[in-house]
Amino acid sequence: MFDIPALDEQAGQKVEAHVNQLTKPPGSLGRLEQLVIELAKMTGSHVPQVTPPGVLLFAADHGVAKTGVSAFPQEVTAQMVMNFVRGGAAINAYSQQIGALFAVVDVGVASDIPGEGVIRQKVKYGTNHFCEEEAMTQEEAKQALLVGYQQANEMIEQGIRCLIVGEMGIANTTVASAILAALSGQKVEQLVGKGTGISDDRIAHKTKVIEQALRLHRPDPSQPLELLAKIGGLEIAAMAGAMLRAAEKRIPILLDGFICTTAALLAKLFHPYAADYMIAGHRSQEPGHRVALTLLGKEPLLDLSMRLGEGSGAAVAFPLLQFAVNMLNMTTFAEASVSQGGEQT
Ligand SMILES: O=C(O)c1ccc[n+]([C@@H]2O[C@H](COP(=O)([O-])O)[C@@H](O)[C@H]2O)c1
Ligand SMILES: Cc1cc2nc[nH]c2cc1C
Repeated sequence: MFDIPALDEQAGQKVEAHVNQLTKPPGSLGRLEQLVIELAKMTGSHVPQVTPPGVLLFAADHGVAKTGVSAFPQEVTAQMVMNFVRGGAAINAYSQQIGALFAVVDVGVASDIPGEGVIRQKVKYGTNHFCEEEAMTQEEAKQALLVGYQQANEMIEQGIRCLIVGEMGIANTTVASAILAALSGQKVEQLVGKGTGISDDRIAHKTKVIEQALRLHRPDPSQPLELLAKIGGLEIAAMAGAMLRAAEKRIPILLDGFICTTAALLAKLFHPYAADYMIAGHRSQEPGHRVALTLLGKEPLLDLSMRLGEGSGAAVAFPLLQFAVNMLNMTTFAEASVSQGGEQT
């Protein structure tokens, strides 16, 4: 279904050799050296570019919100979408700072969003409550995946060179925890956290709700579409679709927090090469994020104790990608007539 090219190892080798000629002790720019080599392999270019970045934010609601698993009521999803449209959220401030193209997509908010500025691609007015029935049909899961795929394609056509995929959805840490429990086989209690800020008692309730859904549906961890239909997440499906399109087009994907990384694991199930195009921006405070990153095989660039979502952690990490590629503006030892050291490390 998806057509993702293998990494360009040759471009990586060429950039690695060049980086070793730059006027610095070999390896002294640390992880930034690995990053520019990874970006060369992803883009297939000896001079990888990451600007302008694009921030694509998917919003949706979750039937399970009615059981009180979040610190906030469901209507906050729609209210925050309005805030994104007006430019008042953290991701707006940070998108502007990093010069990103920005778009908000309603893929499944439970109410209609008035006015201009939101991309209307609603598949369903929120998912069903997954303790009672399947969150959505497989057809709906596929539609949401395609919304993400198409929106990423549009942004790529507008010229973005790096994709940040954000989300907004009250109760989506419950949904992401359920998906991650199914994918990792780990105990729910080891994955759940406070999300938007619930008490320990409420975390115990959230754990029980997730365990109940998993007992009811017994999702097969090798079937991503079925898994999405059973335990859901319209925005999570759209995020996975967006990542798959970016990987097809060799556009590096900078991952955000817990929900985003869970979507990344699903994208990898749809196509194993998808993860080759991903860089983990930060480690969120949500306990499951550590597990999700390990499962994906990624070490995050930052750990700032953030737990906001929206793509904010990825936006904060983005300048590090610029630092990595700007290394290639340096001169070589030969060009600068600087003597090279003799030690081998
Ligand atoms: O990205 C994260 O790691 C993250 C961690 C905790 C909360 N969030 C955001 O908070 C919302 C979900 O939290 P909750 O408590 O409603 O499940 C959703 O809109 C996410 O964007 C995001
Ligand atoms: C205010 C608010 C902003 C958010 N941004 C992402 N998730 C969020 C959840 C809440 C509650």
